[in-house]
Amino acid sequence: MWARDTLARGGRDAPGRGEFGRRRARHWERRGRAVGRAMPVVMEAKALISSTEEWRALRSHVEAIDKTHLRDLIRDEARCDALALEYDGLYCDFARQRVTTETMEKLYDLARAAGVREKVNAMFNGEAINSTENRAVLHVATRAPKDKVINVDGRNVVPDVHDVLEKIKEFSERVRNGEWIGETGKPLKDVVAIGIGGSFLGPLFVHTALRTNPEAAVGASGRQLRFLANVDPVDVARSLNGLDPETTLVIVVSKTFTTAETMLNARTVRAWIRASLGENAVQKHMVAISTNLKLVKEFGIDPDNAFAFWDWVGGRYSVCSAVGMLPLSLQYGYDTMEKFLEGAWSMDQHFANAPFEENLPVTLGMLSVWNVSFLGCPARAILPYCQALAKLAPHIQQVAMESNGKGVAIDGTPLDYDTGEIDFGEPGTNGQHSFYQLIHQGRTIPCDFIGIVKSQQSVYLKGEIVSNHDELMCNFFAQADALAVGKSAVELRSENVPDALIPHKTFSGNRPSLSIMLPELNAYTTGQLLSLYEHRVAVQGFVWGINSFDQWGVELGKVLASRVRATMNDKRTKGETMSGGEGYNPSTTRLLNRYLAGKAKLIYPEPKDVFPCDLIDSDECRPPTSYV
Ligand SMILES: O=P(O)(O)OC[C@H]1O[C@H](O)[C@H](O)[C@@H](O)[C@@H]1O
Repeated sequence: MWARDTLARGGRDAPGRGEFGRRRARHWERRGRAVGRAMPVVMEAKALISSTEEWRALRSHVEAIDKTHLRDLIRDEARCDALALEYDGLYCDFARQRVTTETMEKLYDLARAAGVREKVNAMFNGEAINSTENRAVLHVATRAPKDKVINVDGRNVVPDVHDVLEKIKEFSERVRNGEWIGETGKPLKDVVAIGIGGSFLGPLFVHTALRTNPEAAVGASGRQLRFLANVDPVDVARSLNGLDPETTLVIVVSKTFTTAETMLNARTVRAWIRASLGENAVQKHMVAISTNLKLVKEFGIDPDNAFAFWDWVGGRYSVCSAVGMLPLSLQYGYDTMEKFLEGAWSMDQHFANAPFEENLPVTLGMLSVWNVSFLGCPARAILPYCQALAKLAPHIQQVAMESNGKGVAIDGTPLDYDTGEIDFGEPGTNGQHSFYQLIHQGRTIPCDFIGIVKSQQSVYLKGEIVSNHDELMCNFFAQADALAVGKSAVELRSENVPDALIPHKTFSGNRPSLSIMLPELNAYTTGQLLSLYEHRVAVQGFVWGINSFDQWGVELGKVLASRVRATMNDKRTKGETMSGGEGYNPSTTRLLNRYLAGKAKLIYPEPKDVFPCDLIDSDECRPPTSYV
């Protein structure tokens, strides 16, 4: 399908043209031989999107937009009407983007030229669109209803998804109702989920969103869910602090079951369990979530206590698989989490079927393409006016930056435009008292304001003119307009601001944002929001012509860390310091020597294989000193 697109498009980098094309073809031929597979059809050399008429039309259009100001655009009622969308209760107003209706038409044309519709279909149809790993990209299947058919290599995967969901439901209910008990006969009321990256950030986002939801909180009564991600022993200490192994269930979450940080943390916590409850306790106190059930067994976890997922679910897209569903069902109950899946699936359906002009993920994705590639914005701020969405930005940071932080097209062609943006954020109003200065008067950073109509924890004090939540939301409305409209020198003068201060107090305005509003924050709407962001990121990648579903950029650091690990062990065992000529540059050699010398003063003669849980006895977590 993409090969056909390419042929239709032609242009500078048309298939097989020039030395570039020949080099790419040779590369993929070699790679195909190496992995014993045919070259995937999507890897055919093709033109960059920047060589299309539609891209050029947008480039020229920037000049027209540069002559406008949001202060004026926002007053146009017809434009405001046109620049808002709603689906299934989720409302999005993008009238504060630096666009006109003409810009939007051009952006949708670009989406069509990039084959977004075909690429979305290919994703939902289970084609191997993650071409560098030759994998399907089917996180949508993890929330598909039972009667859906989604094939991977000619096999319907939906029954597999529901088998695992059934197992999660059964297991979580047994743990929650005390039928599944620990080694000493006590019910397991606390859960520690060990995992990093995609095996952590998505579940943490959803957990944070539901903690203060009154309905979900009832289901979580008397239970605790904690996450252990960082390999820093301080994180181990913090996550085990105050927990009793007798009443704790540990979930090791790792797609590959090889991630160094997760596996060391898993061994550490296994030592903690074994030290107090004996060798056999692992069977009752540790379960796993992975695609690699062989390694789960080798680790010592009973395969019956393993919850599978599949290589067609990317780590950062895995929160709706067992990765999120197991820990969150244990905490809130399966029925609540089922609503989360329903919300995500609702947005999936909208994404797959709605025309581009009505399609929320497509529209938001195209606006981000516009801001990054045409208006030169380096970042995107995610600003929920809702404390329960505090972990949305860290999750989207991985989803978006690991997906779209790429420098070459899907066929290896270097890009001649920027992709990806730096995603960051903080709930309002905390962000206002921190980094908003830069957003108002420094760099132009498009903002996503996210507001909720009904607070999870409403407070209305006698005598106050608005409720506490109203107060928060007043800022949601005000900030978006302050960014768009700004404040001119003329206005300041009319307010008698001294001349010397006028340049400092002037707000240029014309800073883009969009406003998303949800009726309330519950499991269902959290699912909608998750899916909206996931698909928006995919749309951006589809347009930029990159592979949003691999992450080779994180590999090199891991490889170098392994080498350092071997060197560290070698030098310490031999009691040597590092000299030059060992393959490290002088700076790293000096840094390592300084570290080893400092550590030599601290090291215990015999490393212990039991985690010192006696140290984890207060809120003031002390690092476990017997592990250095
Ligand atoms: O789930 P795991 O296999 O342990 O992987 C955890 C993380 O590892 C790497 O950092 C990848 O870049 C992430 O995408 C992944 O989420």
